[in-house]
Amino acid sequence: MERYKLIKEVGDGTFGSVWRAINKQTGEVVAIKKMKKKYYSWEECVNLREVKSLRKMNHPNIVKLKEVIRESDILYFVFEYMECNLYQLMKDREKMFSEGEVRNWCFQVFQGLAYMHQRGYFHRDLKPENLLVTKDIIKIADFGLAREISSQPPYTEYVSTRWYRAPEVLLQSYLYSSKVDMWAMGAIMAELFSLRPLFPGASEADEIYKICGVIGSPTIESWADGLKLARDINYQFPQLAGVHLSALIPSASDDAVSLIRSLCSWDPCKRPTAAEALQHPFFQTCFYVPPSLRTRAVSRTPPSAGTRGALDQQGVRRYSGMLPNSKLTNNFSSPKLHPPLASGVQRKLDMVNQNGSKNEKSMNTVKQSKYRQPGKDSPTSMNKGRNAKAISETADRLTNMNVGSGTRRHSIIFSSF
Ligand SMILES: Nc1ncnc2c1ncn2[C@@H]1O[C@H](COP(=O)(O)OP(=O)(O)OP(=O)(O)O)[C@@H](O)[C@H]1O
Repeated sequence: MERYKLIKEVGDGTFGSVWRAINKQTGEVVAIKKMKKKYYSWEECVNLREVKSLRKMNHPNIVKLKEVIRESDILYFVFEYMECNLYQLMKDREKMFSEGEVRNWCFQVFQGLAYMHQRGYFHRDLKPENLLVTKDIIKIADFGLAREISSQPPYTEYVSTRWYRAPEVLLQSYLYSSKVDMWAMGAIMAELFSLRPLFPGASEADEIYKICGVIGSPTIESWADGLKLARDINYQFPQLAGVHLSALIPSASDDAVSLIRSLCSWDPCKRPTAAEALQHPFFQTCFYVPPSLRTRAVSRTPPSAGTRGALDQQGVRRYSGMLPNSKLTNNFSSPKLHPPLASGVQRKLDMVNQNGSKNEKSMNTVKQSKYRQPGKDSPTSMNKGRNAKAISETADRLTNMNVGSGTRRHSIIFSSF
């Protein structure tokens, strides 16, 4: 670690604090994540999901893990440095982001996700805090919960921050898939448009209530498996009609609303894959830049979404021309009208309500924002009921992740993959 000079703490997550640092030899600015737990052996470290998954990822929209160091039983991850996260960009903002900005960010994140999902990983904890931004470039970070698609269910440990948690996870399905990331992206995309969380649940039960209040309660047509899942845990969905998304995110175009709606489908099978999302009409003006051309393209235009002229010159292809268009008609339907729903929340308060170690993180890192306190529309009766208790107990179980310990040793475990 003597090769690095720590400059400033820039984040404090559940598992580690993150510092801006400088490589004394090269002058390169990096982010160093210092893990809170002690690691007494090499084996423990290499088995960490963050190490196993991130070292295999090499994509311009995935934060690069440059080095892993273990010194005095403390584990450090050295990442490429990013200026800020998406939540920081949203929290004090008065003016809405333009649709172009949202489109550019989402296009890049879907590219990162498509890459990750194709390689057999899903993230499981996508949220604005885990999407890091430097100028026009956005990258997916924090692979602490990443999971190999081929790994065997049941998946029982804590999964994802509540507001972005997919309904199948809330309903204790142990068979969830990469589609949990697509749900999270729907919620994040809507939040980018409205600067308000789309489903700001104050508890697991309230989270489901909030989802029903926005997209309408599930039916046999919209999510037969979900109704069965609910029956299995003796849970009854609140019966709510939902609202039209364009009322909640009036600044979004019909295309944007249509994509968000399909991403936030009850049934994971009805959500588009990341590759399919990239073909959505919302991204019609975006271009895929092959990684080999990415560095040259970035210096002249936004990173992944660019103007046709600039990128055509470099031989890039439009996504819509690369993949079959037939899926578009199945996945992306036209909007219907519903009355508006008032929704708001105070992020910090909600985070405090989350159980386990997540509390510490939010208390330390999430600053007070314009997000308002949860309204009185919360379904308190659900929280008290037997069914809500069953959900909470499962969530409690999921929250507690255990990591083992080993024998004491001092070493650098590996560097520069
Ligand atoms: N490469 C980076 N460059 C700059 N800042 C970063 C970087 N990685 C992380 N951060 C900052 O540190 C914060 C926490 O990082 P990270 O999410 O990796 O920690 P964590 O302990 O896994 O958090 P979580 O509670 O979300 O699981 C991020 O929200 C971000 O603001």
